[in-house]
Amino acid sequence: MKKKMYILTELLDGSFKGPDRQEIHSVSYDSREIEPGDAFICIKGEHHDGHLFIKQAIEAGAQTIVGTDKEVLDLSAADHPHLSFVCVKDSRSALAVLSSIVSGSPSDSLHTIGVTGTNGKTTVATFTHSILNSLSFRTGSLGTAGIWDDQQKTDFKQTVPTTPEAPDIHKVLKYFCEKKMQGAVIESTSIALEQKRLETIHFNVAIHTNLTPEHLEFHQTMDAYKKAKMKLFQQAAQAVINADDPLMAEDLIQTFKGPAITYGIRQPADLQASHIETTRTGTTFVLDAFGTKYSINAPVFGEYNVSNLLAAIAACHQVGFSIASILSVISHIRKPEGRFQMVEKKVPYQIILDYAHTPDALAHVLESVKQIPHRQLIVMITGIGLRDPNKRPLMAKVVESVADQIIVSVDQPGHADRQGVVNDVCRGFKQPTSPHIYTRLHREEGIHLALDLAGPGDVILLTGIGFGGYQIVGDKKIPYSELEVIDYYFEKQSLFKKPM
Ligand SMILES: CC(=O)N[C@H]1[C@@H](OP(=O)(O)OP(=O)(O)OC[C@H]2O[C@@H](n3ccc(=O)[nH]c3=O)[C@H](O)[C@@H]2O)O[C@H](CO)[C@@H](O)[C@@H]1O[C@H](C)C(=O)N[C@@H](C)C(=O)N[C@H](CCC(=O)O)C(=O)O
Ligand SMILES: Nc1ncnc2c1ncn2[C@@H]1O[C@H](COP(=O)(O)OP(=O)(O)OP(=O)(O)O)[C@@H](O)[C@H]1O
Repeated sequence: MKKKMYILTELLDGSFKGPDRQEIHSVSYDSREIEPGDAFICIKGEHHDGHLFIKQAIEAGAQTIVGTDKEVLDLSAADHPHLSFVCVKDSRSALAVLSSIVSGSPSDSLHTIGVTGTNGKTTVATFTHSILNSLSFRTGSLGTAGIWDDQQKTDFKQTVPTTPEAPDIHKVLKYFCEKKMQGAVIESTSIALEQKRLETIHFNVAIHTNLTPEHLEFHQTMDAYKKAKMKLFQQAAQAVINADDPLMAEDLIQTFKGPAITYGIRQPADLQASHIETTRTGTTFVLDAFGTKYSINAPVFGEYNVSNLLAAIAACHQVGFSIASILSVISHIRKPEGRFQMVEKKVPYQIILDYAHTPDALAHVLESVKQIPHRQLIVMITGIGLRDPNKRPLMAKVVESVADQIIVSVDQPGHADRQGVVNDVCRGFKQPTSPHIYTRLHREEGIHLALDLAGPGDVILLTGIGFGGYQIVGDKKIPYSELEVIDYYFEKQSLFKKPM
């Protein structure tokens, strides 16, 4: 491989020790991942200070060390005069800059579309990815549903739940460029925006879905959460804004400088849906796009998914496609796994999986599930060990008057006490001792109970973060598959029924 020298003083602002030119093969924020010729960026994290691992990084072959602690950097520099040390104001910013440069600034050669919002990012990203590829605009995507090229999910390792760290983002974008892709859809979480993972990307389009309380364990206040999301629009040329969102739409409309398209169901908007009706195969509605009306029949369920579809249509229009051509491909749009996913089983009741793990998402999915004719509605909700505990009782509040049978369980416990999480959720019920409320400490047990309770004509809705392929228990990622848990239930049943 051709070696590439970088003039560090041209790339970073800061004080320098050692050679100002350095070869950089790759960039990493983790000393355990360093290979010879890499740059190591010291991040002060929740548990460790990356500066403590400089020695380990140098032993592994790091040639460039970037951090914010001048004293520590100067001490190491004195011992390693042939290595480069840079003291910067902000390590995460330096991580983004170097990661992009070392990968050849791939985002400059791609049409980039960022999606932010509390709920709907994965769905909007998947719809946008699907429409653009159907229109032969070869596009990849990065987000909770994994890293996709234009055809399929790739093998890229995902070390962060949704928006990868800067070095990984740029490696993926470089790969997209090598595969001659034209676009990339990037789910842009508030945490990633706050941690500057996306800092160097000039987005062609930024999409807003909505803002409701979430991740307050990280941002602390709604204002800080909103500010983090607004950052995406400060680095974008065009915007797609959800006019129905009371918390962020007005600010975006007022402050966004470039061309913007609004979409909505309740408020007047450039793309507006009305006459929404659920059918057996999806939803029909009337789309008014810039004054022209279209009759739409889309294979998606739930009013909020109509909203998500409008966001994707608006973004694809901003990429350059006409509304008519976009509408010509939506009849076979791809939907993300675990979002209003109907499980195919030969049983006289219906099983739906949904990722709803915020009170707002749960309210929306319940509203849509209620439209399906049913006898009993059996709903499993969960408290998430790793997330804001204040959200837990709100999940109970949302479901109590809607479902006939409610099961409360635990998702992604991390280090949280399972019983404590369940108790937190149950505090939200008006009648926690109701015989229709059950608690199970493990998600698998909750699912099996829901299936035990189901009879002909019932609908089971299993909500929570059961679809990422793992559960975080303590510090460990334990492989987990929702479909396997369901399959196991039916396998057990068929064994039980077999004649001896
Ligand atoms: C809570 C949080 O912000 N975690 C992030 C944080 O980890 P941390 O603060 O625990 O790091 P730390 O263990 O204190 O270590 C500090 C630094 O020392 C380094 N280190 C550590 C040990 C060692 O031996 N050598 C070494 O170099 C670490 O790599 C790190 O750079 O810094 C790491 C490095 O930047 C991140 O990868 C990590 O994201 C983890 C993977 C994560 O799960 N983040 C979640 C909260 C997240 O980002 N979620 C959002 C939103 C998801 C959603 O909306 O659903 C997302 O975009 O996925
Ligand atoms: N536009 C929307 N408004 C409200 N709720 C929604 C919307 N879109 C999806 N949801 C609900 O939120 C759940 C998660 O959807 P999706 O995965 O698309 O959101 P997300 O923002 O990517 O979430 P995460 O970042 O946690 O992956 C869905 O299963 C559904 O219950």
